[in-house]
Amino acid sequence: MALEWMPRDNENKDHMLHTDVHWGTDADAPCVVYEKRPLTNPKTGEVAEGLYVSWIRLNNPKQYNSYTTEMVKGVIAGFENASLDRSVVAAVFTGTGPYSFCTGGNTKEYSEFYSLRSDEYGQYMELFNHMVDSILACKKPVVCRVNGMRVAGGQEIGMACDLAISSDLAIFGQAGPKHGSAPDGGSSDFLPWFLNMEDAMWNCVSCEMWTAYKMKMKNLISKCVPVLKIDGQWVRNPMIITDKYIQDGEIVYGEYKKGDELKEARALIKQHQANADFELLDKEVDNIVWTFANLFPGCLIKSIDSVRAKKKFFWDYSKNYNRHWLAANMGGEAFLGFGAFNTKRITGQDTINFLKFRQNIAECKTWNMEMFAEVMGTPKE
Ligand SMILES: CC(C)(COP(=O)(O)OP(=O)(O)OC[C@H]1O[C@@H](n2cnc3c(N)ncnc32)[C@H](O)[C@@H]1OP(=O)(O)O)[C@@H](O)C(=O)NCCC(=O)NCCSC(=O)C1=CCCCC1=O
Repeated sequence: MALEWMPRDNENKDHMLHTDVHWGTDADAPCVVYEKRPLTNPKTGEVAEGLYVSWIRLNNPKQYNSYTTEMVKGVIAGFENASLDRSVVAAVFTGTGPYSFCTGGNTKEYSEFYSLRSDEYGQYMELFNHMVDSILACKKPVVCRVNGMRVAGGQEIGMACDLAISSDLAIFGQAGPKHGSAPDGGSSDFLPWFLNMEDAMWNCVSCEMWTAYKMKMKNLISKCVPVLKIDGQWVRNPMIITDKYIQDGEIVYGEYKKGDELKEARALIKQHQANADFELLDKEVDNIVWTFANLFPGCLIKSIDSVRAKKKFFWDYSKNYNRHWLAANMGGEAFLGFGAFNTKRITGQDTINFLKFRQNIAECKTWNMEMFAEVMGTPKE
């Protein structure tokens, strides 16, 4: 005789925190699109009934899938729902279109609303931190499907994911120190785990963009695959050296070609990128998800959380006090940096005059609008 006499409640509980108010459709850009796609065996195409993969997609292609404040809420809602939905096996984080996964915070919002409103940006940063937390806390494995450039805050939320598979046209890097911020939304915590310390330092501060092949070689991502299909043939990013490792004693794999070769390759990409084909990228993502699906869910997520804990160590340590510096910075360098980028079509220059700014500081000039005007561009005729 078992324990049938014990009272039991067998009605399922609803643990979902969010409704769909923070999501939209393709036509609603800028927004986040949340889709549950049936879990499918990539070899046979067979659907595993009742099981799904959550696709959380940044949908702001005109602004390179930068996230607006509302979109930050959409990402949080996406990951928290994927986490709590018992039918979901894994989450895929991606962006709309062939150009960009995400280029970080929306510089128009940063420049036109948040700059000079430090406390407002402090509140925004709480949302941003929650967004990174929602990825790191998702109780389903998270795959970053890097459909295009992963820059600035885009790199930060990308690195919060468990694995990254990338289009070979993607570039990776930071923009903060050039545009008036510090990559403290995760990059300064995560990059030294992925790259070596020297590479992490340079990539974090120089604002150089590194290719997907270089990042594969340096262990930032798991794999990069071609997305250009020309006359039925897959073509690896023609701008990048992928057929040799060493030239004249230097490591050249993943570096840009030079001169006319680069020019021609750039023109070819320009011609074909709009029709990029993500078949190989999706195959890789589907294979990973299928591998996850065929593991014990409890043992899987415990193992993932054990690895995530190392990433979270520095992120959790720094995120709360970083919020205050980022907020305060909106009253100074961010006003200038994001202002310059946001007005580049008006002035013709996307950064401030850094040397003049340093000269002004060296002369102990006070930080006011006159001093700022000396370093900003001016409207073109
Ligand atoms: C280097 C770039 C990513 C790509 O350069 P390029 O290929 O030359 O394209 P652009 O002509 O610059 O961009 C095409 C259009 O997209 C608009 N765009 C690009 N990025 C953004 C953005 N982040 N927000 C809004 N709009 C964006 C761009 O203005 C163009 O529009 P147009 O109308 O002129 O055609 C380059 O685009 C770039 O550097 N982008 C900005 C990167 C950036 O500064 N991001 C914010 C960094 S700060 C951040 O993300 C943070 C996160 C949390 C913690 C604190 C923090 O600072």
